Amino acid sequence: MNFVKRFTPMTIVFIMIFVQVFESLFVIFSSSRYVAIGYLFLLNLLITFILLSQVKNYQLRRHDFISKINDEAENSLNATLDNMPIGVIRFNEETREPEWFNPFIDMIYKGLDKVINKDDIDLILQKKKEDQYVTIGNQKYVVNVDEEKHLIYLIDATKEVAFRSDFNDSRAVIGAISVDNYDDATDLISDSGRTVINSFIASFLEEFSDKYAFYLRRISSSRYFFFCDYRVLDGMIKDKFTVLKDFRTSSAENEIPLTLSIGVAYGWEDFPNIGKVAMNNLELAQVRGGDQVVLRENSTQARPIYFGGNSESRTQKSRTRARAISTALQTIITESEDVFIVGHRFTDMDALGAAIAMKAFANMSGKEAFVVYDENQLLPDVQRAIEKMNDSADGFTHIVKVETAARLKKPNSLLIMVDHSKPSQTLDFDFYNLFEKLVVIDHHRRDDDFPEQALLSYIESSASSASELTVEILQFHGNNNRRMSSIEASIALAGIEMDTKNFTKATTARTFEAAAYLRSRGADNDLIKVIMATDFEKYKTVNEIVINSKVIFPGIVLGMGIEGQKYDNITTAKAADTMLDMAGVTASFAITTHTNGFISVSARSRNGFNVQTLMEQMGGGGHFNNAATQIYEKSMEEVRTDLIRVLEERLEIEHKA
Ligand SMILES: Nc1ncnc2c1ncn2[C@@H]1O[C@H](COP(=O)(O)O[C@H]2[C@@H](O)[C@H](n3cnc4c(N)ncnc43)O[C@@H]2COP(=O)(O)O)[C@@H](O)[C@H]1O
Ligand SMILES: [Mn+2]
Repeated sequence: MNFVKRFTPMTIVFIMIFVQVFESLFVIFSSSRYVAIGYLFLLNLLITFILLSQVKNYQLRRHDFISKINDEAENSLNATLDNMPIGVIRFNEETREPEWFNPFIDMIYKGLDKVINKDDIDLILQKKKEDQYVTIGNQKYVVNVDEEKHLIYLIDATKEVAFRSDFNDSRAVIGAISVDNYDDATDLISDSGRTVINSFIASFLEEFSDKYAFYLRRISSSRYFFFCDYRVLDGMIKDKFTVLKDFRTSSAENEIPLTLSIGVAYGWEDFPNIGKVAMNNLELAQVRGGDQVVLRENSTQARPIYFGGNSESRTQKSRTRARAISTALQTIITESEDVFIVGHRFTDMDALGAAIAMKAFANMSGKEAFVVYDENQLLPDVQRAIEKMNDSADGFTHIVKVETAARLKKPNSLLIMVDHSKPSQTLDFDFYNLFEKLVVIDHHRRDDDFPEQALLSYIESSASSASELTVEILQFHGNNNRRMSSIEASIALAGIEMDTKNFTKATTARTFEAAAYLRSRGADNDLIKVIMATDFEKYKTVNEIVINSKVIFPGIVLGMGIEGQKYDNITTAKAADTMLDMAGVTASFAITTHTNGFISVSARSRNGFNVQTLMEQMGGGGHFNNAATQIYEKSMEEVRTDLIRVLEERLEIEHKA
């Protein structure tokens, strides 16, 4: 029905005028009215037919028009797909064979002298899971996968990646360098000797700045700052901050016992904050024992990265600092309603000894204080010590269960965390969360899991034990009217003895001074022996692990618990201690299944072998020579394999160094 043209509105008006004129003439000249009506009827029929044809014609044309537009769009899409720099591949859902791909894909693979195949598709889909960009040849692509239609889109992002890496390289870096133990090294020497040390430090650091081409600024004899961009920092990271080892070695050659602590931060804009993060990182490097770098991006999600820390703690605690802490703590306690003291989970003798010393400190400050324990986490020696305290008490010993402590807590109560600083290791996390006022006293290296709200933290990784630290600040307390009882002094001394293995490790003159103070307060060796006695059955279990041990690398021994048998912390720890006591052993490890189901690793070492960083790699921590980790959802055998792998990596690094 396409024989009638589509009329324009004007044509229709003319036709209607013509029809009107024709009809009028017809009516005027017609011989009869009936004949006129007959002709007019035929004419109107013709007009109706013409109008219906017009409607049909209009619909047909509209359909043609849409289909033409569609054809054009499809052609141009195909042309675009063929020409644009986006690769499209359709693959078979089951076989992953390519079914169709556009010329851009052909071009990519022709550049590699091949045609895309199933393996390439597998590789793209696999790499897409691992990284944002997929590399094919020399180019980088962003990959989008339409799972439903089995289509892969590859968008060339080579320039974007290059731009991004340039952008990242231009991030600002601020570094703060401090020379560990500078004051001690220069305290009692002549002016000329001090000048030699100053010029050694200055020329070493100038060489360091020349090597990497950064701007170095001296603030004082022992404090420097540096500024550079991330590209320069990346060079130091790739070299694993060998500057630490070089400085340690050179200073030893010059018979100066110095090391470096470096805090570094980087980021975009906000220079004041980058500087602040660098200073915090420097402090972290120092409290972790010095001779290390702590590096962290200036962003809330960033975690610190550590380099070095390969020598035992070099930073010495100073008497001045202990006195200042003692004064500051007295002020905080005086401003609090009362004091609660907690140790870490499965509180051990050192944590209990430190808590008892802190209770005495709070009492001297005129405040009531409570040592908190959890009866479900009681080690046998700690239980015996608490019983002795209860037997001797004047009615109420102030050694309370965690539930009682939570009830006694008042809005303005102070919490003192001893022998730990990580909230994740605290005796009871819910109890910890009840407090707004917090003080931390610890002898472990600090890491980033640290209470933000701490009013005061006294962390000295060079101290033998938390008991030593607390007894030292106790000695600086001005009020000597309230003395420690003999049992309290005995428990604090037991804490020092436990961590120093009866004064055979990690002791300094300060350790003996603290012990002497406790003796003067009536610490009783017989009582300590009773409290610390080893249960006969436990002794046999420790030996079971020791007998089941092997030398896995020269000087490194690994003892395994019996499969299917469960052990407490102390048994595992004692097994590692016992193995380390054997001739020729530099490091010992004990792996057992803990009574709570996880796998426990205790690590011990001597002679500059750092087990802390090893255990950190396995999710734990501790000290340089005494560390541990707890691993969930792995078997003893899997943990053993992991440990051997981290040891191999370490030994490899040490061979190269
Ligand atoms: N996940 C962790 N993160 C950080 N640090 C950790 C983690 N897990 C453990 N640590 C620290 O590592 C060291 C070593 O722990 P360990 O379990 O091997 O040994 C501790 C006690 O189990 C052990 N101990 C307690 N009582 C006795 C005793 N009567 N005889 C022998 N050994 C005993 O001694 C270790 C106590 O160390 P301290 O708490 O540092 O004083 C440790 O530092 C963990 O905190
Ligand atoms: Mn402890």
